[in-house]
Amino acid sequence: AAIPADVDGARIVNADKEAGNWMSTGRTYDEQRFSPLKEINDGNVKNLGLAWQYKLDYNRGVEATPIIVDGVMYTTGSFALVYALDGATGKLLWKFDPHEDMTRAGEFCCDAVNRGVAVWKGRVYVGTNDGRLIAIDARTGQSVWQADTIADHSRSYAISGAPRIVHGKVIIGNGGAEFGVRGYITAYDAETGQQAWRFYTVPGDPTRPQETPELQMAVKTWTGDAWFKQGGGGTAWDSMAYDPELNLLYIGTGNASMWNYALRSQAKGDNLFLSSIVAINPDTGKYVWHYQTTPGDAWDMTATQHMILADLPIDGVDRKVIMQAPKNGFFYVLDRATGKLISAEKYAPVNWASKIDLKTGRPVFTGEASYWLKKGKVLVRPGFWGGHDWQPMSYNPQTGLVYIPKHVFAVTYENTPDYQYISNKKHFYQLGVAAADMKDDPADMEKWAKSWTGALLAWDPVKQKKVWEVPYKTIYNGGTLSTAGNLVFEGTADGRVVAYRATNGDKLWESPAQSGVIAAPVTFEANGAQYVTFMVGWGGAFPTFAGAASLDAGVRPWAQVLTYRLGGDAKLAEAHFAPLPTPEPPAQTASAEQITQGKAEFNGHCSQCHGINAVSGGVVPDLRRLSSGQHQMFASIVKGAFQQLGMPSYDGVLTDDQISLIHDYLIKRAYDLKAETPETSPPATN
Ligand SMILES: O=C(O)c1cc(C(=O)O)c2c(n1)C(=O)C(=O)c1cc(C(=O)O)[nH]c1-2
Ligand SMILES: [Ca+2]
Repeated sequence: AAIPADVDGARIVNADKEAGNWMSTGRTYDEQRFSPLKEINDGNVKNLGLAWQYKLDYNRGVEATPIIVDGVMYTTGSFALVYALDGATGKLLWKFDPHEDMTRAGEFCCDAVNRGVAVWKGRVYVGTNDGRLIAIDARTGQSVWQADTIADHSRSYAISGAPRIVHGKVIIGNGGAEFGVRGYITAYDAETGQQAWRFYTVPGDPTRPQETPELQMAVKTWTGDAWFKQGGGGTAWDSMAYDPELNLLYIGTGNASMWNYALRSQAKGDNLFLSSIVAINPDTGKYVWHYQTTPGDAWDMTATQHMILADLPIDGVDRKVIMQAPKNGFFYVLDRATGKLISAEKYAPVNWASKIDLKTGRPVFTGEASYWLKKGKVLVRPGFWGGHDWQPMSYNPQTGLVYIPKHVFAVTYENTPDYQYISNKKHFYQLGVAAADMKDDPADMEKWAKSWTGALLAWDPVKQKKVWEVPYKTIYNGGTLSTAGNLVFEGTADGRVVAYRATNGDKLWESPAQSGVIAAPVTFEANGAQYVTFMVGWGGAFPTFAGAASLDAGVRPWAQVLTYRLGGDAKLAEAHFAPLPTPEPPAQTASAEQITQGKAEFNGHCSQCHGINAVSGGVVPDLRRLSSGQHQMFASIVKGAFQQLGMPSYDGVLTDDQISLIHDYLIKRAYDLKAETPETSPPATN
């Protein structure tokens, strides 16, 4: 029998010759996420119906882009579970559980998410949240090798992104810049798992010679050594693209460790290669060029967002470009051979810069968002989830438009000049800045929630302007898929899967998804018919950290694969949400002052997963709803009793006094919840 997932570089380069497959994350190395398939088109998409539904194991954030080769789908759920499914029927062929180390579940910033696999010559490759890269036999579902990608286990490194494979090398970056790490990206031999090269995105110890000439150059753009103690950041946690003709691999790098520019680098220098697009040779890992989108980033304005390669007619000349809508709110078009800026315009509301100077290629800072120079709360637009986060865009060469899951998003940042960095404290955000303070008052929370909205934005990258836009209620809608059927497909935060006409944004089809959709859909052929697949599952950074705002989406986590075809008539099985009890809290014995202290401790140590002010978006337990038994064993839970269930141990991290203050605050919040009106509570179970 033929070898399953027998994909190599030639097949990916010639992907248009077998458009029924989706063989790498962005379908093609240029990551356009455009499919030439058009059996489903703007004339008949109204007849799209469910072909099959597959329930995933964990009801947490689902972010994978499925890979489909010769009728078999390879996809992932939370905690990097890998599923091989029959593309036509959804029947499970095999499942691979990497058995992640649950005790490390507090060491990834934004839920136990995974953005999917890569395939190569009969194998499937996945990165795990605990930092392993695993090769799996595509026929048996058994692991062949695994590599530990973590350079320093005293730090909280993780993996959330999908690997890419070029010339037989599996390339993967890491997450962790919020905790304090030094970013890098590594290539492994696909056959053996041997490390081929590692590219550090920020310099190492400034008192010693750097590993490479480009880091020798980069280290001059940092000041002092606080940044080095904290790691520097610049994690390449998501996007890559590859140009086979130029033989250049493009990586997007992230924010600094720590965010606070004054504390980390005395508010001096560009701090290379933070928030940059870096072109490297995929065979050697050697630097070729870089373009920094946010010099001296102080806000988590990463350039890890999706990058698309295309040939665009600019001033009458076809240019080879790379396009990105990073968090900072500007849409960039660069020459991808040289890294030279061609154009950049605002695609979302921005207050930190007035424009990007085309002569220098640098932003013109307004100073409005420079919180390290100010007292009190400073509004930053866009805030840390950006004008656009990791959710993939798509580019349709027929309409010439890029389809962006856009955010309208601003938060306050406040300088904390007395902040002390605590060396090597794991699973503990160390930003050096107080971000997004929401009041406990439900009305105040609602105000925040209402000000954070989203849209599907169709953007002309040549004219650098909006062509049409479909508004959404909240941020964190799904990635997009474009097809030659003049369609754009997108799932929404509020639990729908939708098809729009690519030319004008008319909504042509929609169906319920039972949960929020953040992943990007794909399309493929099986048995001669075209299918469209949506990975469904509410989670990721938004509902975990800002539960209060995410409740506005009106969804709860329910993870599944939904696949559609014309005339599909499968019946959508019901979702079964666990009940949300409001048990009687224990008596409140703490003083108002203790509760205030408890709030600060909670938001400092727990809000990253359990939500600011303990309002859960439903992904992990709502701590306002603890049972009396859980209240009784509260301290032991915090010290590790539920480690194997994913609740990290804070033994030795939090003192008994701190734990007790946090408990006081949660008891207060449990009473608040009981007193709240039904409108501000999560959606009822169905
Ligand atoms: O700096 C980092 O290392 C890092 C990692 C990740 C991640 O690995 O998912 C995210 C972010 N940052 C981040 O800033 C962010 O907004 C984000 C959203 C998500 C998500 O999956 O919803 N992950 C991440
Ligand atoms: Ca980040």
